[in-house]
Amino acid sequence: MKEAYIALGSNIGDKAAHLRAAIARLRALPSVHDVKTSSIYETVPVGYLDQDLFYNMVVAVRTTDEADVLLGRLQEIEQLEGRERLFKNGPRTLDLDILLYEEERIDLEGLTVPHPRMQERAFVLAPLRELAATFVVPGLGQSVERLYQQLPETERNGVRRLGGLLEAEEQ
Ligand SMILES: Nc1ncnc2c1ncn2[C@@H]1O[C@H](COP(=O)(O)OP(=O)(O)OP(=O)(O)O)[C@@H](O)[C@H]1O
Ligand SMILES: Nc1nc2c(c(=O)[nH]1)N=C(CO)CN2
Repeated sequence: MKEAYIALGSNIGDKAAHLRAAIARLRALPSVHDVKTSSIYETVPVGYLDQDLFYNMVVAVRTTDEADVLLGRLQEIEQLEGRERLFKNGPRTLDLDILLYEEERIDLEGLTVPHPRMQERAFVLAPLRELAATFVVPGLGQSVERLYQQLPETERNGVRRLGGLLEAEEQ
């Protein structure tokens, strides 16, 4: 069994429902166990022009899948949630990214782990630090907490904690 951390994001439709559905599908996979969820955060879109706010969160899982197999399963869940790739960096019902896979560094066609932009993203580090604050990111040699503290204040101010999966529904 290997420990993996997955980032979830949605900025179309019922964002909390898309996230809850993704987690239900993850929990239903025979090769995925012990799914732990962070809070949901409402986050300002980074790198996108005039798009709607995102809901972001991170989950920790233990899996018997190798990272490339796990990625395929995540992409299948994205499709099932109706992800349409209208254009690069377009809005999406659901985006699932592998952030970390044990302490492994992976550089395959179509799969880079640790995720190459995670260290600059408050919408990733804010939820991730709830689950793995002391985890030292391979290749960066710094803990998740340290990376979060080093983010520019403007980055950290772009995310707002909404609460757990259920609470977000009541917002
Ligand atoms: N760690 C990873 N997790 C998920 N996808 C990855 C990863 N590394 C590379 N990819 C590749 O990225 C491709 C583009 O994915 P996508 O369009 O969802 O990018 P994005 O998530 O919107 O952008 P970003 O990668 O900056 O978060 C996928 O087809 C996948 O093969
Ligand atoms: N706030 C926010 N911004 C983003 C996000 C995201 O999930 N949340 N995902 C991106 C590409 O995957 C680019 N920008």
